Amino acid sequence: MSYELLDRIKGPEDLRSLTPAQRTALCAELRERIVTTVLANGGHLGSNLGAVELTIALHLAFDSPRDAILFDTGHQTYPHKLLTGRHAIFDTLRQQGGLSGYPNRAESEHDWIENSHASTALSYAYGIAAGFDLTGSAPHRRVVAVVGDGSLTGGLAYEALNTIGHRKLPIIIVWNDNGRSYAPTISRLSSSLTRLRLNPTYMSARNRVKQVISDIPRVGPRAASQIASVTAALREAIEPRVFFEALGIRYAGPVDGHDIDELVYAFEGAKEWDGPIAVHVLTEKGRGYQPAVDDEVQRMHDLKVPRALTTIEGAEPVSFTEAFSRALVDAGERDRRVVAITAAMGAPTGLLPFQERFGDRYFDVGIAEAHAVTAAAGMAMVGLRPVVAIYSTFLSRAFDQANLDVGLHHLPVVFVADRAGITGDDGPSHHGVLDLVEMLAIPDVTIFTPSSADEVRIALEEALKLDGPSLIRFSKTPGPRRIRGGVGTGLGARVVRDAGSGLVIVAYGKMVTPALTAADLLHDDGLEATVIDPRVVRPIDPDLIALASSADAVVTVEDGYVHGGAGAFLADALRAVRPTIPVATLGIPTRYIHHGPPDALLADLGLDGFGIAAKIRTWLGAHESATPEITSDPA
Ligand SMILES: Cc1ncc(C[n+]2csc(CCOP(=O)(O)OP(=O)(O)O)c2C)c(N)n1
Ligand SMILES: CC(=O)[C@@H](O)[C@H](O)COP(=O)(O)O
Ligand SMILES: [Mg+2]
Repeated sequence: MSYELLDRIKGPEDLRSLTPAQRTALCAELRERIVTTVLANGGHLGSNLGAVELTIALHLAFDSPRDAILFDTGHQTYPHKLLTGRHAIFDTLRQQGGLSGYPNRAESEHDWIENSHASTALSYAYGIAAGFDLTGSAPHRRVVAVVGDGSLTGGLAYEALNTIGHRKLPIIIVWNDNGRSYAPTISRLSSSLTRLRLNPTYMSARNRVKQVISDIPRVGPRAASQIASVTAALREAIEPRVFFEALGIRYAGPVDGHDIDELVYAFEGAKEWDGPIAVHVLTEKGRGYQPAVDDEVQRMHDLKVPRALTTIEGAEPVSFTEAFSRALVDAGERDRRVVAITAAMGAPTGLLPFQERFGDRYFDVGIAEAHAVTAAAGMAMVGLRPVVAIYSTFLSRAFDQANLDVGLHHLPVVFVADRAGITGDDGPSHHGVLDLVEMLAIPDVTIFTPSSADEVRIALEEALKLDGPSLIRFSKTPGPRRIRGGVGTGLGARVVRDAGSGLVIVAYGKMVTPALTAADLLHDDGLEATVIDPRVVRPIDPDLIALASSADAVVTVEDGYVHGGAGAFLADALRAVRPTIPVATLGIPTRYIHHGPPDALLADLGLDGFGIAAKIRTWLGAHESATPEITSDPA
């Protein structure tokens, strides 16, 4: 398809010269460009297709970057990127070295928030608006926060709303309400409008009336727009208005989020309001591409199988999430106390089969990880066995709750951290590199790092036997069904390659596979390495301590921050037995890792088989003087 109009848009200022017909044509070009690129590269489809007209209207009504247009979560900014000069390189979306899938300040002056964690935009808006006010930039610099209905279920958003209204900061909140996070949004605020959103008769009749009025010569268009706004005001849904205005925030809407004229009219009106105002916009997620409208998660990700798995194991890699999903249903069958909790990520964490099978034992609390964890503590206090499925990176949102609501009370909550380690395409705010550091900082959490799909099942079974908290963490990229045909038992470590007590490699989780590759490469050099799958980070298997502490040298490998991680924890335990034991810990250096294919990023960090072997050769070659800790930072 030619992108005749998109090719002409070098920046938002080029939108102003477009006729209404050209704007409609531009929407079609944007949708075509987004669908084509996401189907090729992966990425977020539903949220971006739903934000096409909204983004055009934002850039017509406001003057970015003088005005700050903030996107919450940032997964819906492909139209914004295409309209702010990145159309020519949009094919590089989410590719290593290419465009990020989220705003990125190095890419454009129009981008602000790089963090892909939800519910932050209103707090940024509070800070930026306060800064504009104190530095004299206001009122000619406006602050606009685009927040989805899902993001509005996060606690941080409510904290911000409360203080925005209290301080009366002139922030324009654009509530992009499509009724969905991935699943339908868990929110009374949003559901009250479901009948309007889902009533095509209402919307088409409304549009027909508008068209008839618009056709009246001269006065028609403006009259139509004003009538639309009046009907919008008249038909208002009580709940949102009462909610926002009780907080001191004016409410306007709901507005048709696919009608550019109506949106611009609403934004122009909002600019006149002296204080904070919420413009409630109704959009359709996936608009214009039916598979995205129907798709449960509105994302098109194709998981790339890491090459290392096909060389070592040969078998078809298996999704850890899939293994967990099946094991959880079986656990639910065995024990009625087992309940599952998600923070708006039921599908991607594999909980939907549990929901279908056990209904009311499934809890989706919205994008509210802290609430999810403390609610789990409450459930455990009254005898349930809660399993909280939560991405590693999002678990950080609930560290305090894990520490003092679960850990302090020593409650049997099972944390299942999916997407642990380098996740790749979603970039620095999505890599799951902190969960081991965090959970090791909470006393008495039993930590499982399953290295294969079958070990995930065993880890869940063992975790549910415990009387205290536990973590099971596994990777986004698929893994082997079993490592060398075996699995461990209980909390014990497993020797997966036995070459005596010379060099011992202790590899956690998915890193067992590249560690075996490294051992084979070292064998070719005449150096034999024993490879151990500890299976459990804490408590450490006494047999592992005995074997490793008698080794000539020990190397640990993990897909997480090396400082304060699993390897450091083991090294401390070994040095307590043998203070001079040479131990090298390999892992992710404490820095932000850009986006790219996960196995390519791990290779860049020297954490694929070849890199691990190379680091070990270097270390052994000079380990008399080498520091006991090698980070994997190639820099
Ligand atoms: C703290 C946090 N938890 C979970 C997610 C995963 N996530 C990404 S987008 C999304 C749904 C967002 O819904 P909404 O804000 O309504 O935006 P929409 O996709 O509907 O445009 C979720 C839950 C996240 N990014 N951040
Ligand atoms: C933006 C966000 O937080 C999620 O949509 C994320 O992109 C999910 O990534 P997965 O593809 O790993 O589920
Ligand atoms: Mg939504």
